[in-house]
Amino acid sequence: MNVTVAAPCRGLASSATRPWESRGRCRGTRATTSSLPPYPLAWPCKCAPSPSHPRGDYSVTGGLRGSAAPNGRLSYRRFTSERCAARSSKESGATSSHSSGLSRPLSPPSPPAAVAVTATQSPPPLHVAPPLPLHVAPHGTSGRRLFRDNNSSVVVVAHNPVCAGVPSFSSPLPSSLSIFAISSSPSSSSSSSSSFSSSSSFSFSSAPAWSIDITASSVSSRASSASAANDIDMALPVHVENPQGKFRVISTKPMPGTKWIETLVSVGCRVEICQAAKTILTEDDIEELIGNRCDGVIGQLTENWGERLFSALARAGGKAYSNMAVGYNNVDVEAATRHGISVGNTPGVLTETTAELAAALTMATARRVVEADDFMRAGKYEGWLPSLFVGNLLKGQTVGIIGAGRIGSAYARMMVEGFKMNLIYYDLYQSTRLERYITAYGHFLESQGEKPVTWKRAATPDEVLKEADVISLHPVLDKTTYHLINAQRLATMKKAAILINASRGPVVDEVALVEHLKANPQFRAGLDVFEDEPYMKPGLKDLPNAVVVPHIASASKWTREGMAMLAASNVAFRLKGCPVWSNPNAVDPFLDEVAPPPAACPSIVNSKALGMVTLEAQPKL
Ligand SMILES: NC(=O)C1=CN([C@@H]2O[C@H](COP(=O)(O)OP(=O)(O)OC[C@H]3O[C@@H](n4cnc5c(N)ncnc54)[C@H](O)[C@@H]3O)[C@@H](O)[C@H]2O)C=CC1
Ligand SMILES: O=C(O)C(=O)CO
Repeated sequence: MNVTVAAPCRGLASSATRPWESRGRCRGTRATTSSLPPYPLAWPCKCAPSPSHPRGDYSVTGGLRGSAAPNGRLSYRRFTSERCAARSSKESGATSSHSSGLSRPLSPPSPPAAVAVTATQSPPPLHVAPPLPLHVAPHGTSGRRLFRDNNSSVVVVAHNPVCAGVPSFSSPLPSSLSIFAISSSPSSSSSSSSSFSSSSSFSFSSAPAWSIDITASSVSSRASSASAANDIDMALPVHVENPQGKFRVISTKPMPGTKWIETLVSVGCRVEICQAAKTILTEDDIEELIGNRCDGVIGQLTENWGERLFSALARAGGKAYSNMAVGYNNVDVEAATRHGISVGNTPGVLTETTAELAAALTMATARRVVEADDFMRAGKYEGWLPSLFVGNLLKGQTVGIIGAGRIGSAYARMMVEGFKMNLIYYDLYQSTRLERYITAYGHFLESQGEKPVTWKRAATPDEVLKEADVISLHPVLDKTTYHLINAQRLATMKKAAILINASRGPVVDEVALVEHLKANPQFRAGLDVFEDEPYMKPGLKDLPNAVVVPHIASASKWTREGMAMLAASNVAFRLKGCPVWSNPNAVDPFLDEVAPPPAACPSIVNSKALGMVTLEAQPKL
C-alpha cells in the first residue's frame, strides 16, 4: 500500500540534525528517473519553491539534495542537514545551533534538545513509500518513536501541511535516531493495523489533525515494486561519501582512518557507511543495507556471511565482499564463490599487533598483573611480602604454539627472543622460516656464552600440551580446530601451565576451561576471544586465574587503519577489474600513508576459484 504523503522541504529547523545520518532522497517535482545519479536518496518532494530553497529541495537528515535545473534535469550536490536546518530555521524563524558542514571525523554531536518541523503551504500530494512502518498518533497527543527492533533508529514525524501547527519534540532525542518529516493529506489516512515491536512516545507541542498508519506490508510491497529511484530502503542510518559514485559500496561499520574511503572514492565508488548504534548487525540489517542495488560490501567478523547475504548481494548486482579481518570463519566462501563474489581478508597488517597482545596476556597471566592491580586498587596492599602474588618465570621455560602461521610464528619469536624460551610447535605445515630463525638465534646466544634456545616440531597437539609451560593458540577456526582444547586435553597439561587464546573462541571448550581453572588454581588462562562473543561462559568472570580482554588483539591504530585500507582495496580493485596482489603477506605498498595503493586486490581467498588474475610482479618481502 502506498500512502499519499508529501515531503515539506522546510523540515527540520533546529539543532536536531545529525550529519552522519545521510538519508532522504529528493527527486524534485519534475525529476525523471533517468536524470538521477545511480543511487538517488531522494525522497520525492513537491515543495513550494522559495528563493533560498528551490523547488525540489527536501531536507531530511543529510545526504543528497536534488534541485530541478531549468532543463528539467536534477543536479545533485552534497548538503548537510545543518546547512538545511540553518536555512530552514532562517525561513521559519527558528534557531539552529549547528552551522558547520558535513565533514569527517564522523563523531556524532550531542543529541539535540528539540526538533521543530515547520508546516508549509499545502503541496499537492505525491505517492511515496515511507522508509519504515510508521504510525503517527492523532491530534495533539503524541507522536511515536517506532522501533523496528531494540536499537531502532528512525522517527517519523507527520504533520498536516494545511494545519499551522508545528510539531516539536519535548524531550532530547537519542543521537541514534533519524528524523523524517513528512506531511500527509487526509486521503492518506488508513485504518490498517500496524504491529510494532516496541515504541515510545514523545509529545507534539501542537500537532497534526489526523493520523496515518502505514503497515509493514506497505514496506514490503515497496521493496518488491519500487524502482531504485523511488526506493527509500534504509532504516539504518548511513553516512554517504561521494554520492555520485557509480559503484555502491557499503561498509557495515565505520572504520578507522580515511585512506580507505579515499581509495574507494578514487575508483568511483559511492561509499555508504552504516552508523547504526548496535554493535552486531543482523542478517536482516545487512540485507536491508544491501537493498536492491549494491556492488560491494565491507563487513565485520561479527557478521554471518552465508548463503542468505551472498545471494542478496548477488541479486543486488554485487561482486565483491571483504572482511575487515584476517580470519574469515564467519564467511561461507563456497556460497560467495557460487554467486561469483570475491571474498577478501586482511592478512599481514595485524600479525605483530596480535602477537604482541598474546605476549601481553602471557605476561599478565604469568605475573598475575590483573589480580595484583585489583589488590592495589582495593587498598589491600600493606607492604612487601615474600609470598605476595608469586607467579611464573618465563625465561628458560618452554613455549608451545598450536598454529604456527603468521601470528603464531611472530608470537613464538617474541617469546623465544625476548624471554629465551624454548619452542615446541604443532601445525599442519612445517614452519621452516621459524625454525631457521630460532636456530640462528640459538647460535648467537651460544656465541655470547649463553645457553642456546631450542625448537621442536611436535607430531600432535597433545605433545605440545604435555610439554609446554605456556601454550598459545593461533590456528584458523575450522572443523579441525573446533574445541581443539577440551576437558581431556586440559587434563594432560601441566598443573601450573598457562593457556593463551587470541585466535577464535570456539578453539577452546570454554565450559571445560572454566571447570579446569576452578579445579586448578595454579593453572592460568589469558583470553582475548570467547566462544559466544560478546558473552563469557558462566563462572569465567569470577576466576582470578583468568585474564580476559574483549577481542582487542589487533587493536593498534596502525593495524586497524591498515585493515580498513586492505578491506577497502579488496573491494575497490575488484570492482575496477584489477588483478590480485601476488603475495598477500607482503602488503606494505597498500599501507603507505602518502602514496596511492597498487591497483590490485591485496588478498582474495577465493581468487583461484573465481579465475581472478594474479599480478605478476612479486613485491619484496
Ligand atoms: N584475536 C584477534 O584479534 C585476532 C585473531 N586472529 C585469528 O588468528 C588466526 C590466525 O591468523 P594468521 O596467523 O594470520 O593465519 P595463518 O593462516 O597465517 O595461520 C594459521 C595457521 O593455522 C594452521 N592450522 C590450520 N589448521 C590447523 C590445525 N588443525 N592444527 C594446527 N594448526 C592448524 C595453518 O596451517 C596455519 O599455519 C586467524 O584465522 C584469526 O582467526 C587473527 C587476527 C587477530
Ligand atoms: O582479523 C581478525 O581475524 C580479527 O580477529 C581481528 O581482530
